Amino acid sequence: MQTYVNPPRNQWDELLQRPQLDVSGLYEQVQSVLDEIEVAGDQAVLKYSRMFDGYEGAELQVGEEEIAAASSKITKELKSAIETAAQNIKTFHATQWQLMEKVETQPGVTCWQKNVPIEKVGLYVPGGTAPLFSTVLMLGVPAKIAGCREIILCTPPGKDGKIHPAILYAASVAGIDKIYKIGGIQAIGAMTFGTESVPKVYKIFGPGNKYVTAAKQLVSLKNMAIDMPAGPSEVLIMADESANPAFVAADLLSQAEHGAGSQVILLTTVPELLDAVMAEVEKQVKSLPREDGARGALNDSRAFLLTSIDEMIKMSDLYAPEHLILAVNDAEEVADRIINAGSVFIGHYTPESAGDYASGTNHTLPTYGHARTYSGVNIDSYIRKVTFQHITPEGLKQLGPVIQEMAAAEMLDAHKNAVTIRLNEIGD
Ligand SMILES: NC(=O)c1ccc[n+]([C@@H]2O[C@H](COP(=O)([O-])OP(=O)(O)OC[C@H]3O[C@@H](n4cnc5c(N)ncnc54)[C@H](O)[C@@H]3O)[C@@H](O)[C@H]2O)c1
Ligand SMILES: N[C@H](CO)Cc1c[nH]c[nH+]1
Ligand SMILES: [Zn+2]
Repeated sequence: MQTYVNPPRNQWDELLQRPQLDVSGLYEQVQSVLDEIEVAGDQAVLKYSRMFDGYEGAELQVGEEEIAAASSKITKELKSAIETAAQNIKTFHATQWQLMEKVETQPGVTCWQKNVPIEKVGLYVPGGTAPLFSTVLMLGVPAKIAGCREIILCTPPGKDGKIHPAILYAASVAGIDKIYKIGGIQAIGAMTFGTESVPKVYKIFGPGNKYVTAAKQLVSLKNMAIDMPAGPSEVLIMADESANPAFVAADLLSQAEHGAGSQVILLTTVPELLDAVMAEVEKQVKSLPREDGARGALNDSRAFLLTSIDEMIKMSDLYAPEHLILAVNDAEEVADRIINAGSVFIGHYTPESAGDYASGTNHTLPTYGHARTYSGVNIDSYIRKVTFQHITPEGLKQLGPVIQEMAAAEMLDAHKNAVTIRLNEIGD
């Protein structure tokens, strides 16, 4: 981890660069796989599953028996943890469902809007380097609350054609029963075009590696809605003299272990803390099974010694982290001042892993600075807000002249006539 002491403001942009995530170099390869899937359906999906995942089988949908058997393949402790996490995610996301009241904007003119679920959604759950069953809950639970009619899930199979039982168990808990053993570009292509086995969906959700990201970008040009750019994980921690260096190091490593491409950032005003955290990172990383991956991310990571909490807030807002941990005094007050972040973790006893798994907030969050403009996955991601209006004859008598005036000024006579013809019929 490179450290910097009070770098001048004009260098911040450069020092806060993320590792290069330009996937455009993959577009040609990815597009040719997508094209083949569009034409040849299942046959092409199976061909590429053989090539990229070593899956030699012919089945694409996970059978009922495999789903039912999953429950006996994981411990009761893990099942109970998955159920608790699902309940917290459900409780939190249910509060995001907003009902809008009807409003009379002027007498006789009533407007309202209704939440209407997206009918068919496809969830991608990564499985290349780790079986991310927590992502099943993060994507599946809100889709259910929103009321999506058809929810399908794709995740890469192992060479033996099996899906990790925790993924299947989490899917059962979330209430998703159509699960496909398809990963990478094949999954995105199958959900976009539909195949003999896989239904076409209207919106695709979920994080993934560079192939998944490139495929999502390409299909979004073909009228497929996607959730957001969710790339390699990242965390920024602000820490002051009240912080525990071992906690801070553990939090940095929790996201570094997602591997090369991820980035972790430490901001502090305390030189001794900076040194202590660096020593702790070195101590803790050695004991991680994913030490290599974590070191890969640490190579692209940075620590900054700054002069004040105000500077830390400014730098954090400039970076716009996916996750922001506030290990500082008055953390709640600092949290109120934050503008750009995907999800904020307040105080010394709120590790980022809580949001990754079980506190209730969503872990599918905008990375790479997209937190400036995107929200993480939430109920709104699964619904559209359809607006309605109803105007009475009296209402049109009042509002009509306004519309006529504006339509005439835009030189759109047919618009004006649609009002005039009614006002003539209503009379005085
Ligand atoms: N931002 C978020 O909210 C969030 C959440 C969870 C995970 N993530 C990120 O998601 C990513 C998961 O990546 P992963 O690799 O573990 O799983 P993955 O499922 O995204 O990718 C595995 C698939 O990639 C395809 N693939 C592999 N090599 C290929 C090649 N040479 N050509 C074509 N296709 C190929 C295979 O089909 C395989 O099924 C990580 O970067 C992680 O940090 C982000
Ligand atoms: N930190 C990842 C992106 O927010 C999500 C995750 C899943 N499992 C563990 N972590
Ligand atoms: Zn994580």
